[in-house]
Amino acid sequence: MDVVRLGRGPEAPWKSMSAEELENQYSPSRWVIRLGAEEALRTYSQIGIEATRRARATGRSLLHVPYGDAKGETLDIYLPHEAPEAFPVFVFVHGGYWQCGSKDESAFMVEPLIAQGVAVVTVAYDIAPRGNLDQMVDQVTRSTAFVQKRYPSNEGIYLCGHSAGAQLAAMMLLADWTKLGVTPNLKGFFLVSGVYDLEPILYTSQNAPLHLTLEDAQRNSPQLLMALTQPADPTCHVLVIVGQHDSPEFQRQSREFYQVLPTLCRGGWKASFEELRNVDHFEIIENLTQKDDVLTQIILKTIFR
Ligand SMILES: N[C@@H](CC(=O)c1ccccc1NC=O)C(=O)O
Repeated sequence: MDVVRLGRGPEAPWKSMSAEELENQYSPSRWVIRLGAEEALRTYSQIGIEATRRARATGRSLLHVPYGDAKGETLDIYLPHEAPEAFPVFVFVHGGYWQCGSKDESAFMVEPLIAQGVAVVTVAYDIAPRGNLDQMVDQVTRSTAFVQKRYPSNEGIYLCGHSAGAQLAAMMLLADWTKLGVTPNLKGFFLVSGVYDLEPILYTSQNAPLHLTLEDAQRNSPQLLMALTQPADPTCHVLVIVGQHDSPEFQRQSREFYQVLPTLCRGGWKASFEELRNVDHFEIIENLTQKDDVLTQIILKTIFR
């Protein structure tokens, strides 16, 4: 009889890969077709910096707002042009393998979302080597609670994470809000090109600054934790999204995470899976600067359904 392990597919294909192949699969920039790896990373960062500059120049923004006492615990808030009393809030958790990236180059989606009356928050958290995974999860938890306390009459908080940021956002599906004294009005999750089972990362160069042990990886893998919990809000929508040109391992991670969501979605949560055509790991977020982009439209339709 086959033994199927809880939370993971019956076979973990990465276990039979060579070290070189595993490194390749978990290096998103190597799968970019339109550009070389280094240029892809440079372009992503440039587009993020430029979008952030525009967002800060044109919009009503509150920058570097502390959500905690530590120096790195700040977030940026971009408010809609015509601010009514209440609005939906889109919270973005940037990626960068928990060791690079920042909120200061991640305001990609601000222009198209604030134009439609959605506030955007970009969260800073202490990346490695300053922070570890448990601290980052705690920081994202506290920043989400902060947003709820700051905007108690919000029309829904929508959490979006990219890549490593999608793992941090997905961990919010499992957060215990009671100790924070507030339950955020979470209405949707956009989990974009994420990693949900962290074990393979242990065997790549990405782990050098992270120092993850197997236990750290398991404790922070939403893929393994999902089967154990109950949802808090039955109206929440979880969208798992991956690019056609993400690596096969990234595609598998997204597909398998989507497949374990029904255990969590028993309470009536709606889960969906989208593989977006013609985009790689970086374009999928870069394109959020455009109002007619497929993912921008999916986000707006989910918020205003
Ligand atoms: N060194 C990585 C960089 C990377 O993965 C990355 C860069 C920016 C935003 C997200 C990323 N991926 C996961 O968090 C790479 O090879 O692509």
